[in-house]
Amino acid sequence: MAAFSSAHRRSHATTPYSPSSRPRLSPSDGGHHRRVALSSIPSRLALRAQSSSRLRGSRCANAVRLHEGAGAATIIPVENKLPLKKSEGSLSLTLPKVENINIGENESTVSITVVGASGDLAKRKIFPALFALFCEDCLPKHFTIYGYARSKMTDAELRNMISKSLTCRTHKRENCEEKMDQFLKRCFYHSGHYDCLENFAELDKKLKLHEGRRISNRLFYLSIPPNIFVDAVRCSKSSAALTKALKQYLEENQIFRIDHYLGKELVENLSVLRFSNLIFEPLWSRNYIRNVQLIFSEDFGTEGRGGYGIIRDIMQNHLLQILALFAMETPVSLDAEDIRNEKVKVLRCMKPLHLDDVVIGQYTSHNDRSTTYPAYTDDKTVPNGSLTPTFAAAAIFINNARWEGVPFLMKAGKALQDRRAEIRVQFRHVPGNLYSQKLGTDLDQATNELVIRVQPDEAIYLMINNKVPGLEMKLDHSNLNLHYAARYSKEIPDAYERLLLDAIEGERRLFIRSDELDAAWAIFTPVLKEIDEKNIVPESYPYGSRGPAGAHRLAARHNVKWGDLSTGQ
Ligand SMILES: NC(=O)C1=CN([C@@H]2O[C@H](COP(=O)(O)OP(=O)(O)OC[C@H]3O[C@@H](n4cnc5c(N)ncnc54)[C@H](OP(=O)(O)O)[C@@H]3O)[C@@H](O)[C@H]2O)C=CC1
Ligand SMILES: O=C1O[C@H](COP(=O)(O)O)[C@@H](O)[C@H](O)[C@H]1O
Repeated sequence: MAAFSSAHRRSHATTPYSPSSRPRLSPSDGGHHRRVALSSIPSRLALRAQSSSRLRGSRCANAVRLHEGAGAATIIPVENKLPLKKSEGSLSLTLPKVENINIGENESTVSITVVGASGDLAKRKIFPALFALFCEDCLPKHFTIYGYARSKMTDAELRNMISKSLTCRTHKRENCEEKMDQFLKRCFYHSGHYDCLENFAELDKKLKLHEGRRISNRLFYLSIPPNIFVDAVRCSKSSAALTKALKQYLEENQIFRIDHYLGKELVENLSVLRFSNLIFEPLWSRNYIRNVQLIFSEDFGTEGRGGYGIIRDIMQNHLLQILALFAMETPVSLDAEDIRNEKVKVLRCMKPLHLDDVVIGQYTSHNDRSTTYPAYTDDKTVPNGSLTPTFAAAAIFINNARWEGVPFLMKAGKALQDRRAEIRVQFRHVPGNLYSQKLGTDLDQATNELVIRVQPDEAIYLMINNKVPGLEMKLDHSNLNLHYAARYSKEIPDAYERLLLDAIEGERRLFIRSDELDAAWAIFTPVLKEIDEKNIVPESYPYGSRGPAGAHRLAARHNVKWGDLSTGQ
């Protein structure tokens, strides 16, 4: 989860945060706007507050221009719902030595604080994404990055920790070491509790020292478990509770809810494919599409991250977001509000899921010659006899004129045969097909299928029927393939890079609005409740397999064959 705060000018003139001067972040607050962001599941929250004029800029080569930070600056404590404790220690600080403190008043700066910096997401994704933005000149000239967490760490230890996960873009290999050094010098660490006002006040002082007299903008990336944000976030109501809690302090337009799948290249490309190619949009309905499949699989287990289970972890957020983009009507424009209006509409047309629409599974251990792969319940973080699903398949229906009767099948699983995320669109059979005899009896074999492979090895391909060259009339199935690695030499940016940059620039198109989130939970809450209340036992499947047989039965009930299994592609 990430949080952004911006908009303070001349930080020495600002008011430190205190319960009595608690920031009510509203457009009228000190004459500036601030924004905050939340993730699609409560576990990913991005808070952003920024200056009255939106941060503008094109991508990238130092194009991010930050201007007009105005009014008082306040650090947004990430735990602003919980009572703030007085820290026990004294407030004495060793402030970092910062050069060039006397800077022109018109210069801007951005301070990014990664809250939960000692954690897995911060190490693996957030710091590397920030480094990639730095290498692409997407960060402003003046910026500072702070890691914040309870663990005790020096700046040097933080730098050492993150340096292990930084990588250079293949086309920017030269000067990589130098770039890493420059980047790491801008990274600092402050240890503190998530609910302690004084610890945040200490951080505020350090940030101000770096910001000097520049116009400053602040981003807090809340890369911590959701239960640190509000008291009750573990049940299905948690999302609403989280939104309610945050709205005590922040306006909706200050909230950026992150779902990193929306930052993936091919998910961004979905709308381009649909709305900029005449050949697709006319086919995009129940008239031509037989079913749509959204498939996520990972070839590794939960590895200490048992947590919420696959429905909340992958389906209710990542796959549903993709589905909303896939199925929405044409937005009025590409503006964030227009796109999000359409997403909300289509989500609200989806029928809430019940047990009948869903199959759940859990992986068991598997011996493969010399290797033993563990069961989900072998994980030390998992309670004995846990019924948490690590696999789920679901059939969703959209009750509107465009999609009535079309099954949208989702499946998601951990510890499966391979790692992939893809959208498969299976078209209807050709009526009165002249070539039906040549195509054989299994018309599914000859169905046109559009595959959008989100990862790995990004591609968009369309399966068509064609004649085998030669004198005889023999038909074949082939792919028209846009294979990204072959078409573009440029490396595809990580989703977090795009989203961080959007957050820095104040672009909300890829973030989730609260009504979208409500609509998304309304689809999954009934079935999540039923699974919990009825203690539904997940079907077992061996680690490394294709998942439980129930997924095939579910698909068969809707006359569907999973495309990833039937074609092997
Ligand atoms: N890891 C991933 O790939 C992904 C994670 N996410 C979400 O991002 C967030 C961060 O994920 P991740 O980095 O894996 O999380 P971690 O469990 O690694 O937690 C991050 C940090 O938060 C602090 N922390 C952990 N548990 C507690 C607790 N109970 N009370 C107080 N502090 C705690 C720890 O820092 P310290 O003890 O130093 O304070 C820890 O290093 C989560 O909400 C997760 O669901 C989303 C997408 C992918
Ligand atoms: O949000 C999550 O996503 C990751 C998968 O993300 P990817 O970008 O590597 O595909 C998943 O492993 C994790 O369980 C989930 O919380």
